[in-house]
Amino acid sequence: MTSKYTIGIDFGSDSVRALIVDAKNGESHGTAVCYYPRWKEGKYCDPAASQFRQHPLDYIESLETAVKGALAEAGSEIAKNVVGISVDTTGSTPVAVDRNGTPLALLPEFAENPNGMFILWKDHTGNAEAEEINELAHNGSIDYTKYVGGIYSSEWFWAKILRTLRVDEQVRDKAFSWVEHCDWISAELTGNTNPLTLKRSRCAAGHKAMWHEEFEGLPSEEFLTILDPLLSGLRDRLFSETFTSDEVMGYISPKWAKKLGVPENVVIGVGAFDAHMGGVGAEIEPYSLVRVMGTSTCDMLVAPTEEVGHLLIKGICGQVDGSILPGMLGMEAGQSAFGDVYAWFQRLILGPVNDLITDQAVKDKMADELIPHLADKASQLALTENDAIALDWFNGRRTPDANHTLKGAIAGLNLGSDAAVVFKALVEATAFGAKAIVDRFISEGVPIKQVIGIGGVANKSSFVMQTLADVLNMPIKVAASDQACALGAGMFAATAAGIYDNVEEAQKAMGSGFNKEYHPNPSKTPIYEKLYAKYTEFGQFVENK
Ligand SMILES: Nc1ncnc2c1ncn2[C@@H]1O[C@H](COP(=O)(O)OP(=O)(O)O)[C@@H](O)[C@H]1O
Ligand SMILES: O=C(CO)[C@@H](O)[C@@H](O)COP(=O)(O)O
Repeated sequence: MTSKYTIGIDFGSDSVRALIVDAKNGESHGTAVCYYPRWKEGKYCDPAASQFRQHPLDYIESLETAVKGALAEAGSEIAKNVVGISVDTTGSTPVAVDRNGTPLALLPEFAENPNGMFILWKDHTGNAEAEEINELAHNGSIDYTKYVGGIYSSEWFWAKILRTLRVDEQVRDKAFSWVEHCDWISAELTGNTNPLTLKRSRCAAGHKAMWHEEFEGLPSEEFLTILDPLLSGLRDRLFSETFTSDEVMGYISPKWAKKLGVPENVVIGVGAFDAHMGGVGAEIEPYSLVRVMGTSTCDMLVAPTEEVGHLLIKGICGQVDGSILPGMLGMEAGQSAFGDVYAWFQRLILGPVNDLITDQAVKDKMADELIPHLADKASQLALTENDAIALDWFNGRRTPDANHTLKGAIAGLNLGSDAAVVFKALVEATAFGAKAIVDRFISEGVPIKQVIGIGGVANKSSFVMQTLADVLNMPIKVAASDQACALGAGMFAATAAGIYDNVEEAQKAMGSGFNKEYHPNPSKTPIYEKLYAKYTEFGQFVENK
């Protein structure tokens, strides 16, 4: 029998990755990455104002390049036998679309307007709007935030929509509906982007748009109109039904089949967020915490609904039926900046150096080697309970208890504090932020059986991973696949294409296991307990000042 292949496509914050896998055993036959060209130039963003926008052309062009690159590596025999494609993306990353589902920035008059582009998850321009949503939800007859941890975040759908409609009259007049990146790109591949009929992801809707069966879908028209009359009528132009990612979105359009060089009967699965598909790719099972550790972190947990469905877990990014594994309750938490904290420190050091040095080869070497060099130095430092302490809230705090107005901080420096000392404190801060999440799940009644790491940092930095194991005082396994999100998407594609009856079967057959395990160092864990207490105290001081 001829082998069948699927393509998992993983849109991260900076780049898209495509992975061609054998649907029988998950073996990789080709992979390629493409960085978003406009994003790379820093276009349409204003980090100081927390504005992060991505042009739809960045996605379309990079998708084509990455998939073609991966297929070129796989060869034409494999390309001919591709049966399914599924896509994961960051989120909440919504875009305003016209009646046809075309993102406004693809129309000539909006081509350079950041408000007509995708509003990336880490854009916090809607802080005030998120606050208003919380105010109204907490004081009304129904608390629409109850399944999203009790606090609505400016990283999410409604805060972004409301903010944009308020500040941009042109977008307000043209926006017919709004679509999440994971829904739009999957719809684009099928050729049906009609916002009224395209299948919306349960994962995106439940975690970020306050969609729940109990509310008969999205928050009521009354709630939205009281929030702001500008939202009036939009609910009917969004969606009431949602779909899990084992379902078929549609078939690839002839245009995309030709562009990518795959058959016309390829199934396109319903999309979801990167972290959720990553959890599946890392063989998530009940009560395993899968940490997707990259620019930010997402902490994914699944549990049988009958065991935890009665709980309302405070301060996380939502509990949604089927958002990770269809049929189970999916829970999400995370940190708004993880690797991004290290990236900030790298920019701090290299910014002025790059201004003063002209030799490009030297600049490239510094960019490649600075973080590993600092990690090496930091790992040699003694650990004491008087070490410098930092807060990881450089991009606000996602969980526990979202608050995107919070900022990072460092305390306890002296004239001897060099770059390695500060880097160590920053890495520890990101690990302490992770501990706050783990502790919250446990205190809310959700046990954690094991921790699994995936993502760029999990694969690249043994210093960060060892520090995390020491701070959590738990062993951490690292998934063998360095493309767990794309692999998860490949598993969903195989299920949607009918090769497996359910995603668990696809996980068993296609999973690539684990290749590393970090164990807590007993000489460090008691010191980290004391430092964690200081982190908590420092955090309370900064939050309440
Ligand atoms: N050697 C390293 N040690 C620690 N962090 C690293 C290292 N190399 C890169 N990073 C961090 O990894 C992050 C990118 O993670 P990655 O998973 O590749 O991307 P994404 O989050 O876009 O999916 C960046 O924030 C960067 O600072
Ligand atoms: O927030 C979510 C999912 O809910 C992620 O898409 C977001 O953190 C982006 O993650 P990365 O860029 O992959 O670190």
